[in-house]
Amino acid sequence: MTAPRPVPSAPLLRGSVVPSFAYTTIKDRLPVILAKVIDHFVRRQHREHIKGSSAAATEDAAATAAAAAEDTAWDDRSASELRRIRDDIAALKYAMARDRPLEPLVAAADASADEATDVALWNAALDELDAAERSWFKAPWLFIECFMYRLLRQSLLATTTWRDYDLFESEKQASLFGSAESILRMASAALGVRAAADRDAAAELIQFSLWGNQSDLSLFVNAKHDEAHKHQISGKDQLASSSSSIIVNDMDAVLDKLAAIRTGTVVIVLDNAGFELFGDLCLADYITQTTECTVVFEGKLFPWFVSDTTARDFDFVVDECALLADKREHDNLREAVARWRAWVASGRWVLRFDPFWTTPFPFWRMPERAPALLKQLSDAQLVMFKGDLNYRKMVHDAAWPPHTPFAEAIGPIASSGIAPFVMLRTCKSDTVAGLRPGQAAELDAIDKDWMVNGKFGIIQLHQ
Ligand SMILES: O=P(O)(O)OC[C@H]1O[C@](O)(CO)[C@@H](O)[C@@H]1O
Repeated sequence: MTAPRPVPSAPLLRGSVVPSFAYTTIKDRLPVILAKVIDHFVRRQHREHIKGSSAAATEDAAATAAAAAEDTAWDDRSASELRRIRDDIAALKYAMARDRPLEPLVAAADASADEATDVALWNAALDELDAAERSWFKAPWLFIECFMYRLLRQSLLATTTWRDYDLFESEKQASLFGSAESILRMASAALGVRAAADRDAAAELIQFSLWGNQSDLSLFVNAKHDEAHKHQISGKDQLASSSSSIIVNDMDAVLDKLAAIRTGTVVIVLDNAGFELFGDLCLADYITQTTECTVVFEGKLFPWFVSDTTARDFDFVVDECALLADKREHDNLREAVARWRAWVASGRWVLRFDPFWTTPFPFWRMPERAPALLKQLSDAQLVMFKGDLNYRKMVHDAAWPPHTPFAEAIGPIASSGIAPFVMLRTCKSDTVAGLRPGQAAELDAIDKDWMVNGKFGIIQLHQ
């Protein structure tokens, strides 16, 4: 007999609760993300069309240059497959807006064994929902938002030419380019050769890594990428003023923990690529120089929540930092990138992409769904979970009274044997635990959107 699924005592967040951030997300934000993907493809078609017409090409040189830079070959097959993907996404957007039933995934006829297993996993997760809640607004928000990204992947997997295409890559890259000034500023403030541990430096790096989580392309769906640097926290002078916005601050305990670690593994469960990843690399740089630890980075197997870090994104950020360092003659950054590349080559830095991170399951299900991963996280000295989605998954995406003890909100994870872990998250969804009694009301009076606007941060340790 299988053990009953662990279920939180607080209600799960859902789009059927109005008003709620889940409702706003499914009604407004996710459709914008889908519309932008459709638009991305329409522009691609336009560029290919222009390329075929020399007269038009002279009128639209920018489009022609962009077409020349495309990495997906364009022929009859890729063109017709692209039309099919566009149709799939338009149908998805339509079904979401009308709260249509969630349909099971269908494995492609030539699906590999891994793909077929993954399709079965998602369909089993779908089957766990009650029939009455199996639609876009009625299902748990966590499930449907993950499901949307998996459906996008399914549409690509059903093709031959677009299987490995990243629908969000150009946005992620544009956002990184727009963060160049912040990267240089943080590199000056936070990077360098370290002979010994330095508590103040560690505290600054943890804060940079935390606030980097504000750079999230799934929340700020209309962000102007070339202005990204204007909103980023990248200088020490900004840290003092932002510290009052850290609403759970276990910094001292995290620094104690870090100072006690000498060997073993530190795991960083990554979130967004681009500027956030750069801050995480700076923090990992400190840990690697001041301990003998291996740092394991856990990224995403496929494009996820727009800007989450895939293997290609990781390489792109490192490579772009190298180019930027050369272009702007920034020695700190150039030397840091050399260290990072050497650590990746020597195995001191390890990149992993566990499939569990791209499932819809809250971490409460990790003991049963990903025991090998949990074992790795248990063997570590410290685990750092970045970002809002990891927080949502940790607390089962439930509407906890905010003063619920964090150890209660993480359910079975508390007794799972997992290593001490810290959540570094800016608040972008209406779930939180571990506040002081009365603190939520105080925050309501300061900023009614404190739970969701990304202006408030959390450094929350469990040990
Ligand atoms: O990149 P993060 O910090 O995990 O955030 C994920 C995003 O997904 C959501 O949780 C849901 O869209 C947002 O609220 C948040 O912006």
